Amino acid sequence: MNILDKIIADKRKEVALKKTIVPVSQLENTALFERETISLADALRSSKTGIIAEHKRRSPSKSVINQDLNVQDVASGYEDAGVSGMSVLTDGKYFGGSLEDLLFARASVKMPILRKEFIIDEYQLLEAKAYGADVILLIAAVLEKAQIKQLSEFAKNLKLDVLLEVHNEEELQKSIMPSLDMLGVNNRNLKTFEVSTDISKELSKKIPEDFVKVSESGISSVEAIKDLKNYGYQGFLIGENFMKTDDPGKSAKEFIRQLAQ
Ligand SMILES: O=C(O)c1ccccc1NCC(=O)[C@H](O)[C@H](O)COP(=O)(O)O
Repeated sequence: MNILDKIIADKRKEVALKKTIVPVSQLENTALFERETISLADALRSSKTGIIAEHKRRSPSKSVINQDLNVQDVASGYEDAGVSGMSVLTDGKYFGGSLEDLLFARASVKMPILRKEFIIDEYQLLEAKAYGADVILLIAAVLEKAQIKQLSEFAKNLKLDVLLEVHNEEELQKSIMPSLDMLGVNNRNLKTFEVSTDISKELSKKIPEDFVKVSESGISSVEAIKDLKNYGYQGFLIGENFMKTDDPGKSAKEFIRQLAQ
């Protein structure tokens, strides 16, 4: 069993339990459920930096990254730095995140927010909307084609943007469909945890032009971004590189200053 299989097995139990505690009607009756969402895909199309900065306390590959910060400060710092959007990990067991993190980030910033979660059920999309997300992530490695279609169409009906993540060509080919907004290539091999942007470069020519291309994970230099831009990437998801510092917003600001040079 690889790490993704373990996370998904736990997620199935978690979602089943949550459904017994918080009914759908309660999610649908929150104030944020009526909020007009902001498109991350549009922000990336019109942005110079394209950076999606992540709130990430810990991870299976790195253990603890930073547990000392509060999410409101991180979110405000990222917005002040001029990132195009923010990603908030909401998984508790493996990443130390929560839906409350998403709620606090939403209350702190106006920019588009991605709920970074292991989505397997429509219920989690209702949660995403109720807690203030604008975007959801679907991971092709853990979903059948029919599930990708069902979940992405459900998300679009909720006016949420959809970022579909792939790790290889097979996952890409099964996933291409009109209900997606962005196609993300994850540079982290989830079996070995090795990171290499080569996979983003390799898959770039196979991603149809209609989708915004996002390169995810293991990005720590402006040179890597300049290189990936040559392959058509407009979005760059960065977590650890900012979160390992005392002030992720300041670190993102300096990164963006160097990118502009
Ligand atoms: O980060 C991990 O170790 C990880 C392990 C298993 C599944 C997902 C994982 N990460 C989620 C992400 O997609 C990253 O947090 C995101 O792309 C940012 O990556 P990084 O810039 O390398 O922190």
